[in-house]
Amino acid sequence: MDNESILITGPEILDAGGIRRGSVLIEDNRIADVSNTLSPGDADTVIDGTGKLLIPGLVNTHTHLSMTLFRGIADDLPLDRWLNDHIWPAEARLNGDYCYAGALLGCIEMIRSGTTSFNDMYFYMDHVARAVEEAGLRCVISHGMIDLGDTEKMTAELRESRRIIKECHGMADDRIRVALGPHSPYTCSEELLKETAALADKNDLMIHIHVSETENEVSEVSRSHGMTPVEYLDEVGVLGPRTVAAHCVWLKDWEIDILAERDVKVSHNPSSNMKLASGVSPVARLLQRGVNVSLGTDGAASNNNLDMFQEMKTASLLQKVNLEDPTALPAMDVFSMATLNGARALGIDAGLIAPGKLADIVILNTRRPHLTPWRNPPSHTVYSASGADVDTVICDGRILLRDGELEVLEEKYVMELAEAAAAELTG
Ligand SMILES: O=c1[nH]cnc2c1ncn2[C@@H]1O[C@H](CO)[C@@H](O)[C@H]1O
Ligand SMILES: [Zn+2]
Repeated sequence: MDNESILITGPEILDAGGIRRGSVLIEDNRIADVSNTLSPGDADTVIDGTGKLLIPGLVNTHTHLSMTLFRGIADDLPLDRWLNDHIWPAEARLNGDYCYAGALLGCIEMIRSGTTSFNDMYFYMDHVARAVEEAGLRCVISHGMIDLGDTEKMTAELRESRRIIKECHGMADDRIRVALGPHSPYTCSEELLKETAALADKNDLMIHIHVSETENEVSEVSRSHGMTPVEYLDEVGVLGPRTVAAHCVWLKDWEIDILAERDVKVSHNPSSNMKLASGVSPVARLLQRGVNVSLGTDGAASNNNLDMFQEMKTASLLQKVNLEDPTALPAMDVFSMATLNGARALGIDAGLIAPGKLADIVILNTRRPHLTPWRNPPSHTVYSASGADVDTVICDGRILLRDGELEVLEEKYVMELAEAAAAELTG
């Protein structure tokens, strides 16, 4: 199905390795060649890349995709009230069809704004997987497990995780992989966290978890366990190189050391942290310490969109103002976080434009007023561009968006489906 070749002629290429010019040849689902000597006769499909910027597909390492349905329902609140009074009651009414509709909508939003891979924790994940399969994107998905200390609930959550692993791990030519998703140290029992760690070890699975998002969480975990969240999660065996820890806002210096030693992959979510006023993650210090920090939008109800271009800019500006240092988190660093670091976090052989890498590619139209004069690709990409500048998207060697037109899914139908689902859910 996907074993055609695609040649993109003459774009500028930007990846974590820097900027250069060259044509890119895709064969099957991988990049076959990057050079200045490729000619259009070499490929089945030719895309004219002149006046365009070609970058690796962006990687969103913390999402709750189906929450697109809750966009705008409970703004301007702190995390505990947002979850307890609004989001959790609304989520109690979810079903597989709603999650499918919200996930389809989220996939279209991500494709249109240049994201090709993401790390999703939510509910009814078999329905989410079906949406992702149809959209042609790549993802890691996990059932978000919450037991609040209830043993029966714990058993049910683990059973659901096992079911999703069995049904969805490796789906869609391995574009979809399944991880374990214990929600957080304050919503999961110690036993659930330990069971999760054992299951992940036994089956070589990733773990996706919220960590040290708010100051409240740190006090709560310290009170219950006599340890900070990172110390506690390390103690129960949840921290390792296959763990993606979202947020990581409130960290003591020694917790940064633990994250570095365990090679935990941190997902930084600046928009969500700013909107819920959770705090500022010490991203510059994490990076200095050698921690792999990537970027995530979090759900659309706490962001309120899935545009990774906005997330890059916000990440950079937030570090600068917080440290009162304009040199903090420069464009190239934040661009690497959104591409190569994201791919590393999810164990995906992409994030660079080089032969052998998976063909997850985004092409931007640079001939726009707000990108003119076109002179500094990393700067323009991070500080001036937005998801709306994305022209063409290729994932796993398949064109999903071409010249602004979706080649997958029926956008109008999906928007109607999502409107109807949201109306039923939230009235
Ligand atoms: O920023 C956040 N912090 C904590 N929980 C969150 C956040 N965003 C979404 N959820 C919640 O996590 C669960 C995913 O399975 C859902 O209940 C979702 O509402
Ligand atoms: Zn989250």
